[in-house]
Amino acid sequence: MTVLEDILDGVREDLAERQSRTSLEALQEQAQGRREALAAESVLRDGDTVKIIAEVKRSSPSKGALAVIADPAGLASEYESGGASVISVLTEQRRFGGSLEDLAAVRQAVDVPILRKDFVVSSYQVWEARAHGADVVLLIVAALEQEALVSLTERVHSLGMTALVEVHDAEELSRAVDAGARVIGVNTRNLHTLEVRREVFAELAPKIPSGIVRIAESGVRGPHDVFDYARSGAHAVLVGESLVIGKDPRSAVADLVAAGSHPALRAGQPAREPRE
Ligand SMILES: O=C(O)c1ccccc1NCC(=O)[C@H](O)[C@H](O)COP(=O)(O)O
Repeated sequence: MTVLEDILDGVREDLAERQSRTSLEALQEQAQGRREALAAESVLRDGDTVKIIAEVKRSSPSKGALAVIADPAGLASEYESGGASVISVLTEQRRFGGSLEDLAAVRQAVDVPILRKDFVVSSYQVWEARAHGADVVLLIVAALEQEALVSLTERVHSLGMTALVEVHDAEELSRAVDAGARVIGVNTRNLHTLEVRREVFAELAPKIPSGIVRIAESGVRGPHDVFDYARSGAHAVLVGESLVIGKDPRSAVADLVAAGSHPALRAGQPAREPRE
């Protein structure tokens, strides 16, 4: 069994348990009580600078426990103060230690768009995301048959949210485009080996049709990785581990934001590393 299959088995079990407790109708009512989803696509594409998506991540299959994070809302506020454009909240419980309660708490704390980062296999989870205040929902191509990917992408968009459709290779990229993705994330962490190969973003980014927002996910150790992803064409970069293990998340995000605003990244200027 692959890591992804193992995660998905647990996700389906937990989902069935939540569905037995809360009806779809109750969720829909909760979702309708929320204010409209924020427009994340334009936020991510806006201007000359590369945007930072900062993640609330307690643990992971690749690294185990990363950080305790007793106050996810407080952490998200620090990220926002540092200049994060979007906050990602991992809501998967078994392997990442997250929850929908984390998502709702972060929604209360910040004004920027928030992403439900989970292993979505059912439209019930899309309604859950909206009911807990999400503006963006992750859909992982590798976890979905094409028919399900198309219908979940449509469902996310029909609820006014943005689908962040995640790919790992050229075949998944072509499926994401066919499914109507307007925002595509290239996750450079291989889901089978869990190894990060940052070059994957540079290989796939030129194949993403113009007009679609390009996000580089995983493996950012510091500003130089943001700069490198930006030079390869990223509109935004998603960062988890290096932010949650550091001492000062606000200034860590600010440093990444500064790298994404480096003058050398502007069109027509020769690229220079921001390491000096
Ligand atoms: O992080 C993992 O080990 C992992 C394993 C299997 C599936 C997904 C996984 N991570 C989810 C993510 O996509 C990352 O949390 C996100 O891209 C941030 O990555 P990083 O900055 O490297 O923590």
